Order: sequence, then C-alpha cells, then structure tokens
Amino acid sequence: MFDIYGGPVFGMARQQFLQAADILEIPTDQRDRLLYPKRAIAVTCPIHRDDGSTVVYEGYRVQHHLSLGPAKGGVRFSPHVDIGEVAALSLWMSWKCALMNLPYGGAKGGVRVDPYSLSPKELEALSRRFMQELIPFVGPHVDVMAPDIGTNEQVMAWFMDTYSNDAGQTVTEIVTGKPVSCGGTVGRREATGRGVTHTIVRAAEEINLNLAQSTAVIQGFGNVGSVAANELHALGVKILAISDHTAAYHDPKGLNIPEIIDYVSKHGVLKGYSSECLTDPNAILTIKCDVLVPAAVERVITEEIANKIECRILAEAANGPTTLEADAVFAKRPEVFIIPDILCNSGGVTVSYFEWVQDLQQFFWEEEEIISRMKKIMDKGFYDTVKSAKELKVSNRMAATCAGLRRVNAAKQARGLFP
Ligand SMILES: NC(=O)C1=CN([C@@H]2O[C@H](COP(=O)(O)OP(=O)(O)OC[C@H]3O[C@@H](n4cnc5c(N)ncnc54)[C@H](OP(=O)(O)O)[C@@H]3O)[C@@H](O)[C@H]2O)C=CC1
Ligand SMILES: O=C(O)CCC(=O)C(=O)O
Repeated sequence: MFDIYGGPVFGMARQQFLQAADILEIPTDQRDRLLYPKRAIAVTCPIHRDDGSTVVYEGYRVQHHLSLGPAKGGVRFSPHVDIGEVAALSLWMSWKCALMNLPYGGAKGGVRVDPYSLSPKELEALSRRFMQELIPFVGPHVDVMAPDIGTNEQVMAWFMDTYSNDAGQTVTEIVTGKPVSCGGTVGRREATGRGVTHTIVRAAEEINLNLAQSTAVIQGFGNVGSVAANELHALGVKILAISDHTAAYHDPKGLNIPEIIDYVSKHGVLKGYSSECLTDPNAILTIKCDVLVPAAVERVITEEIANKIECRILAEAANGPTTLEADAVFAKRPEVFIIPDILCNSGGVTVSYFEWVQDLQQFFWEEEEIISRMKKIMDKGFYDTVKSAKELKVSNRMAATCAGLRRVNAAKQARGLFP
C-alpha cells in the first residue's frame, strides 16, 4: 500500500509505529489509518535565478493527521529531501505533539534544494513560491508551518507575508518561528536547544550524573545544536567536540562555545575557526563523554556506532538520529539513557504552540512565562515517559511513541472515520 512512501527513513518510522501498535494491541484493521498520512501534497516551484535562467525545485507537504487540531511541523530546505523522509517526519510530529498534549496533528514539509547554493534573492523567491503553491492546502486552523533544517525566521517571515498578501490582511498565525518584529514570540529561536538541555538536566537527575562536572559532544551546530551547546556550557558542562557539515573540532580541555558561536554568527559555518582542534567528523560520535547530542540529521547512529558509543545520556536533538538496528543494540545496553527525539526536541513545537496562541489572541507573553510553561509541559512528557517505560518494561522511545499514538488513536476512534 502507498508505494510513494519509500526509503529507509519512512521504513524506520513505520517499524517504530508497528512496534508501538503491538504494545498497545491496536487491531490490525485500525493500523493503516493511523500509519499513512491523511494527505501529501507535491508542488513544483519554479524560480528565476540571478543569471536569468529558470530552475524548478520539487517541494512537499505531508499532513499526517488533523484529528486533534491543525497539522503542525517544520519545513526543511535540503538536497536530501524526498517524500518518504517528509512523511516519516510527519509521523514523528504526530506522536510528538500528542505526547506533549498539544492540540495538533503532525505535518512536515521540504524542498529538495541546497539553500547554500542560492543567493538571498533566490532564497526569497523559492520561499515565496513554495508558500504560494501551498496556499490552498494550509491555514491557521488547517496546517501551520515552522522552521527546520535549512530554514529560519526570515524564511518564515516570507511565508507569512506571501500568505497574508493573498488573504488581503496580515495573518501572523499562519506560521510559527517568525521574527519577533512580525508576530513571532520571544524564546522560539532558542526553544528547541533550550528544551533539549532541559531534558538532559532531568535525565542527569534520573541517573545521578552531576552535570557541572560532566562532558558533552554535539553533532550539528545550527539552530538546535548551537543553542544546546551554549545552554550546556552555561551549566558548566565541558563541550569536548562539535561539528557541522564543514568542520569538526575536538578539544579534551573543552571548547570555548561562546567564542565559536560568535565566529559562526560572522562566518555562517564552523570551517576556519581553528586548525589546531580539527578532527575527523565521522569519529566524533564515539568520543567518550557523558552526554552525546546528535543535532543534525536522521540515521547517523548506526548499529556499528551504537556498539562503540561511550556516553551515559544520548539526547536525540535531531529527528530520527538512531536506526532500528542501533536501537536493538541499545536494548542490550541499559547503561545508556536515551532521551527519544519526540521528547528531547519537543521544546520547539511547544513554543511554536505558544506563538500560535499569542498570535490568535494578539496578546503577547514575557520570555520568563514562555520558558516556565515550556519546562512544565516538557517535564510532564519526560516523567510520563520514564514512568511508563518502567511499567511497560519498554524503551523510552517506545514509551513516548505509545503515549502519542494512544492519544491520536483515541481521538480517531471517538470521532469516527472522517478526520
Ligand atoms: N529548528 C527546530 O526548531 C527543530 C529542529 N529539529 C531537528 O533538529 C535537527 C537540526 O535542525 P536545525 O538545527 O533546525 O537545522 P539547521 O539547518 O539550523 O542546522 C543543521 C546543522 O546540522 C549540520 N549538519 C548537517 N548534516 C550534517 C552531518 N552529516 N554531520 C554534521 N553536521 C551536519 C549542519 O551543518 P551545515 O550548516 O554545515 O550544513 C548544521 O550545523 C534536525 O533533525 C531537525 O529536524 C527538531 C525540532 C525542532
Ligand atoms: O515548531 C514546529 O511547529 C515544529 C518544529 C519541528 O519541525 C519539529 O519539532 O521537528
């Protein structure tokens, strides 16, 4: 069924779903309806490049379900985007929003493009064209987009402006992750990395790890990785290694994170920061440390790496960083406490929810309130997950997925076949 959702990332999301459906004893005839997205939209986005040529990019938006409210999830601009990956990410958004008890279904979008290959003018044209093509399928109560890999506040401002121009009025609540100057919320830019750090604090308490004397390694130094690095550094954690696509650095004495953040804000990437600490990017996930934070892309923690990893907490800041085979290894390595992605990185969508609520009400909150409400919601997700993992004798990932899936299924069963 639905051959369009191919590829290893969707295969992984499907298997995780089936494992959770078995644990919850969901009848076979109810499973396809929960697994396959409600709708998937493929769009063609032609733009004029600066040299006068016309180039066409392919884009997708997959809305997994709308049974609990509008579909919600980010849009990525990346050369690796395909419909299977976007669909898998939409499933994970569904379980994440339901785990956090947010009134949303799951969605994800993407355009297959290397954003670094575009000039600012071309990036704006592509962002606007993607939103233009999706106007018939989105809305503040239908589907609310947000940033992900390769997109940022500026791209969200272009999305919002394009939708608003079509509507003939300013509709700030159509996307989240916007600049504060045009309806964004304070604290959204930092929310995912800040939330990742909060779950690490809670995990450290669970395993009696003194964070102020601990070490961490972080893969990915974009929105999520750099904020998590900064927050962990502020807690006294020694950051031993970091990487992005362009460079990896390792310093057993600890890297100067504020200085590196300053460097990246001026140069865009890590490349060129230091020649002394340069290291092999493929080796950083297996450096001995207390906290390992994959904050880049899917499927980087393979079976081989899972066998070699020497950390006490694996904080999945990225979506889907751990393969099924690696999960099987971790089932035999209970000394590694895994904070599953749908819990670990849920601070982003939680503060997106606050942004949407504030836009709908046109009443804005202080940053203190945003942070404390985010932590409260994430604490509930964290403690529910840990408790249910112990009760059901399953992994933290399965406990979190089951909690999300249970909520989505309950809404679908209560409402009937339509949603
Ligand atoms: N932004 C958000 O609010 C949320 C993001 N996430 C997830 O977090 C992850 C990171 O997203 P985000 O920070 O927003 O994206 P960004 O585009 O801001 O950053 C991605 C980072 O990962 C790096 N990277 C990409 N591929 C590799 C690789 N193979 N090895 C090492 N580094 C790599 C990029 O390097 P370079 O710049 O050199 O390409 C960049 O530093 C994704 O999985 C995303 O889905 C989850 C929840 C919310
Ligand atoms: O902020 C959002 O709405 C979604 C963020 C996202 O894409 C994610 O959590 O993976």
